[in-house]
Amino acid sequence: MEAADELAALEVFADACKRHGKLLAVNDRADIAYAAGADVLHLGQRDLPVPHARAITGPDVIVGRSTHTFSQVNAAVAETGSDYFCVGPTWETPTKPGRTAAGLELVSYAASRQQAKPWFAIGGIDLERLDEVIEAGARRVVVVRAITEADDPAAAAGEFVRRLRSA
Ligand SMILES: Cc1ncc(COP(=O)(O)OP(=O)(O)O)c(N)n1
Ligand SMILES: Cc1nc(C(=O)O)sc1CCOP(=O)(O)O
Repeated sequence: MEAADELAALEVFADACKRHGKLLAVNDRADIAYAAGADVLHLGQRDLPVPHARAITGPDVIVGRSTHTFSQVNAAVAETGSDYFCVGPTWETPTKPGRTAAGLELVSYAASRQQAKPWFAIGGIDLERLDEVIEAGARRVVVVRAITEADDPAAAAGEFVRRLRSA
C-alpha cells in the first residue's frame, strides 16, 4: 500500500480508536506511525532496527517486535528500545501464509524467561486452543480470525479477556 493510502485508512482507524478509547497501532513503518500519530509501532524482524525506528517516532510511541525463534526471543528480551514482543506463529495460519509454525515450544520458552517485558502469543489461536496457550505460559494473545470471523466478535473478544484474566 502506498503511504497516502495507508494514511487515509489510518485516519478512519484513528477516529474509531478515539471513539472507543483504544490504541492506534501501525505495522512495519515508523514514518507512517509518526505521520499518523500512532500510539504503537509494530516491527518485524526485517523492518527498521528499533533505534532507527525510535529516532523517527520519538520516545513516547510503544514499540513492539515479532519473534519466531528462541534466539529472536532472547534478543527481544535484551533490547532496550522495544516495549513488548510477540512469539509465533504458534500454529500455521492462513492469515500469515507460508510461515512455519514455531509451536507451543516457543510460547513455553518465552514464559520460562520470566522477564518483565510484556509478550504475546500469536498465530492460529482461537478459543478452542486458548487453554493450550495458557498452559504453555502465555497470559496475552494476539488473534485475528478468532475475532474477525466470529459470529459475535465482541462476545469472542470478551471471552478471550475473561479467560486470560482468570488464568
Ligand atoms: C500490533 C501488531 N501488528 C502486527 C503484528 C504482526 O505483524 P506482521 O507484519 O503481520 O508479522 P511480522 O512480519 O512482523 O512477523 C503484531 N504481532 N502486532
Ligand atoms: C499477523 C501475524 N503475525 C504472526 C507472527 O507469527 O508473527 S502470525 C499472524 C497471524 C495471526 O492471525 P490468526 O489469529 O488469524 O492466526
